[in-house]
Amino acid sequence: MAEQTEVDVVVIGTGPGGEAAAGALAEAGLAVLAVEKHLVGGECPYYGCIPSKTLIRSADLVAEARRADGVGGTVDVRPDFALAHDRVRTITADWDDSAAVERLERQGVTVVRGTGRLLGERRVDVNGTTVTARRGVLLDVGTRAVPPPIDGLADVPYWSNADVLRNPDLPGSMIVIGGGPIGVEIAQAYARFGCEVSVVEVGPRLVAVEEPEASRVVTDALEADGVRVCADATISSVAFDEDRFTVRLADGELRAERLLVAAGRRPNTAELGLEHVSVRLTDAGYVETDEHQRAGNGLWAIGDVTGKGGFTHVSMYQSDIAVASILGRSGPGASYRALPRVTFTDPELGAVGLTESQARDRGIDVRVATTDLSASSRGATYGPGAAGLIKIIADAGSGEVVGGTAVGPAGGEILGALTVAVRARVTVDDLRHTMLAYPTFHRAITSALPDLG
Ligand SMILES: Cc1cc2nc3c(=O)[nH]c(=O)nc-3n(C[C@H](O)[C@H](O)[C@H](O)COP(=O)(O)OP(=O)(O)OC[C@H]3O[C@@H](n4cnc5c(N)ncnc54)[C@H](O)[C@@H]3O)c2cc1C
Ligand SMILES: NC(=O)c1ccc[n+]([C@@H]2O[C@H](COP(=O)([O-])OP(=O)(O)OC[C@H]3O[C@@H](n4cnc5c(N)ncnc54)[C@H](O)[C@@H]3O)[C@@H](O)[C@H]2O)c1
Repeated sequence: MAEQTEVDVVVIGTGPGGEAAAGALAEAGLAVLAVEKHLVGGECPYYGCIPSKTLIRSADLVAEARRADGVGGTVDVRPDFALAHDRVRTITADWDDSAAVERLERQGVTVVRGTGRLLGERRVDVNGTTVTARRGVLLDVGTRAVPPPIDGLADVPYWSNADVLRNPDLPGSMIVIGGGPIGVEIAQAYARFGCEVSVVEVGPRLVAVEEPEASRVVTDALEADGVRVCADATISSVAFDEDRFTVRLADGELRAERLLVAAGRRPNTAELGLEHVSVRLTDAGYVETDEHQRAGNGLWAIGDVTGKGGFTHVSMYQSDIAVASILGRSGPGASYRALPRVTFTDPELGAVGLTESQARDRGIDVRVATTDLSASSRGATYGPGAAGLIKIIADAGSGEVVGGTAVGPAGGEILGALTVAVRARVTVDDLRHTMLAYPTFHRAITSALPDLG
């Protein structure tokens, strides 16, 4: 590139939302430059959602096949991690983003491999070239895994999410630090292939942002798969010797061949040149935006870096809003009333809107109902693997559904109904007069309704 150049929009970072926005803006006729320092598509297709869900599907098939024993036949299951890893390699194109780059280029985007750094309002340094962005700059720079401050951790060869998803060989044993979505999803998948897994969580329970009943179901499922769960655990130090990791806890120690650290992430803002523009950061360092994703003059931000939820669907949702804003089109701003989350354990944990405690903290006159999925008609016909529940949170004042959790087989799919209910402010009375097909798992919503008044 020349020393100076001019375009309409510079997109810094091409996570899922940035990639989509760059394409949409170019197709709308703007000159768009997308700067990506690693892989176009970001974390999700290479080190996040897609490889993890591919691995999980393989692991779940193994577990489901085992469930057939005594129910549908006699089954001899021999898990083969190499087959699962081959699927991960295929779906990530061996961690090659050529297809994504070509797709963007076909849409008219100029793609540059490098690091984008703000020099001022509507000005970006890209590999030594100063690019002026006539309309502005869109940030979609994401987050990075940050190890917690544990004595010795910085000196040992621990794995990140990227390492564990690229790993071709099943270790005999693995310790996972962090019982959030990454920790529990990977722990269960590895355990199902025969790895001896321990999860160490500093908080009181796994997936602690969700309902306690949901954590319980997930914990039971992991333990049934042989995972050792150490919640409420404080790690005093970590060491590595003779090819083994040692994690020291207050009441003993764990040893394993591998150590995965999945203890949270921080926004990628450090080297972005934010000091050269007028932008507000939250206390946790996320970029603040208005409801149209505007972070400053000629500056928009989307995705994990906004701190509204570390999910691809948030990035994509904000992407559409930012594109409309950049193009000067009117449209609704972002609403997080019905923010859905799914943790892809088996059973899946789906949740939307407020949890019971969040609703109480907001002073809502809360009505709560919980129903056992295994006791539903579908659960009875299903047999093994039907454990789970649906929990619904309603506001007694307005009668509206404000939150819901579905843990169970296809919990993330049951969640679809609850997501629409929370988003559309469906009332308990509306639900009562809605026919839900028999005998589905989502029909269990009906069984919960009497407790909602
Ligand atoms: C193991 C794992 C599993 C996950 N599973 C799910 C799931 O099932 N469902 C779900 O919804 N979400 C899941 N997520 C979260 C999901 O991956 C992210 O929310 C998603 O990638 C959205 O991120 P983003 O748009 O903020 O950008 P990211 O995907 O974080 O991408 C940001 C991009 O910006 C680039 N970049 C950063 N700084 C610069 C710079 N200065 N210049 C140029 N480029 C830069 C980076 O290289 C990166 O490619 C998972 C995450 C992980 C780690
Ligand atoms: N299915 C999904 O949608 C999915 C799956 C994986 C990841 N993600 C996203 O990726 C991001 C990162 O996920 P994550 O699971 O790494 O982060 P997280 O922040 O959700 O969970 C990290 C966990 O580590 C624990 N922890 C922190 N310090 C610790 C310590 N010193 N010892 C033991 N435990 C400790 C925390 O208490 C927390 O439970 C999140 O935004 C998440 O939403 C989403």
